[in-house]
Amino acid sequence: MEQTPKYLPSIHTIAVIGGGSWATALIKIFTENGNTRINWWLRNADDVAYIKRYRSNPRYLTSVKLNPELVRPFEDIKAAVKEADAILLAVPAAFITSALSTLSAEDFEGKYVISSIKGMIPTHNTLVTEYIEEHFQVPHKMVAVIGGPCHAEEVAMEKQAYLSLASSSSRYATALAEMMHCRYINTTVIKDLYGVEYCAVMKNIIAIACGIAHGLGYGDNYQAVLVSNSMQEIKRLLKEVYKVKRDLTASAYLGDLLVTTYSQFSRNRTFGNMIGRGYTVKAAQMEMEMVAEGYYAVKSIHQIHTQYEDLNMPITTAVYNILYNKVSPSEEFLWLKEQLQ
Ligand SMILES: NC(=O)C1=CN([C@@H]2O[C@H](COP(=O)(O)OP(=O)(O)OC[C@H]3O[C@@H](n4cnc5c(N)ncnc54)[C@H](OP(=O)(O)O)[C@@H]3O)[C@@H](O)[C@H]2O)C=CC1
Ligand SMILES: O=C(CO)COP(=O)(O)O
Repeated sequence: MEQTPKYLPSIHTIAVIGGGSWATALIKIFTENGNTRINWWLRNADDVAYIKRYRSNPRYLTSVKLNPELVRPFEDIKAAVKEADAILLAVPAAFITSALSTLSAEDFEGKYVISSIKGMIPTHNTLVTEYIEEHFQVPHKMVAVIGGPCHAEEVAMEKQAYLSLASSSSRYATALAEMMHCRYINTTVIKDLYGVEYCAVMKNIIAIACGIAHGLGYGDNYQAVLVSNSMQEIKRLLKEVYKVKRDLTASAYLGDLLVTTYSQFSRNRTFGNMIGRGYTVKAAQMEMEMVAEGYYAVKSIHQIHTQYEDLNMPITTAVYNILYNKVSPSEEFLWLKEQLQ
């Protein structure tokens, strides 16, 4: 077993980018230790004013009370980032480029980056961390990902959860793991940064497929086969795009897949369920009020898939055809039924 590194990076202040449910839950976790300061950037000035006054997010996880000594809301993203040691990204992947558009490599210089985003940059078909490393010249060793099965809603209720901190630097991942460990959060450290990220992207697509199946009236027997086949699909993709030795049964991979495909809190599953029940994509998105990352991710993964002739991804293909080619879910699932084993 790898030993805990002796000297860990000091991170005292984190700039959190994004004002949704996961940002709110992560701020709650990071401030449980009583000494991590948060500079919280939200795009909406009214939300900033509300949080300053009432110490809670007006629209997401409204029951979470934020520590006024530690959490400072910001309207100006540059100011939020300036004094921070680390930048935590918590905006859905499709919007991260616009959220960071006023920042440059200079703003990221010397700062650690933590991505909590489980999606891909649609304009580039790349992982969020790859984009950050390239676009803002952040060294690979200063980048980490928060992975693992964990719904924001359960964090708000302080239900026991497990998070995996992935970074090629064990010192950095260990520092984050120690900062986030609290009464209801256990943490582990893992090296497979890109693998954890790809798996998190894929599990959202699979959760949409499970939701569609449920909406169409398929039962638990079918979902069990869909989920076990999806693990094979993820394995085949990872072998092509980022082949390293990994244990896909670990919580960062299989755990995250299971929670998203089975939980009542999953946005991706809920979105898929509406599609299976006959909603259009637009109607389902409007009713959701939160973002289902898998909708954007399936387009990127489909485009990556087309680059590998022998790569078999029937579940991704089915979800893509339903969401982007307007193929009827019931027809596509008749085809998918024959592809599963
Ligand atoms: N929720 C969860 O349990 C978990 C979520 N994640 C991941 O965290 C990421 C964030 O998701 P989550 O917090 O759930 O999303 P939500 O749907 O709860 O919130 C989305 C947030 O993004 C903001 N936003 C939308 N567009 C922009 C933009 N152009 N610029 C800046 N901000 C914008 C929204 O602002 P506004 O409110 O003003 O519209 C809102 O604050 C996703 O990648 C998700 O997969 C990972 C693990 C768990
Ligand atoms: O990643 C998550 C839980 O680990 C959240 O998934 P959803 O976005 O589908 O709710």
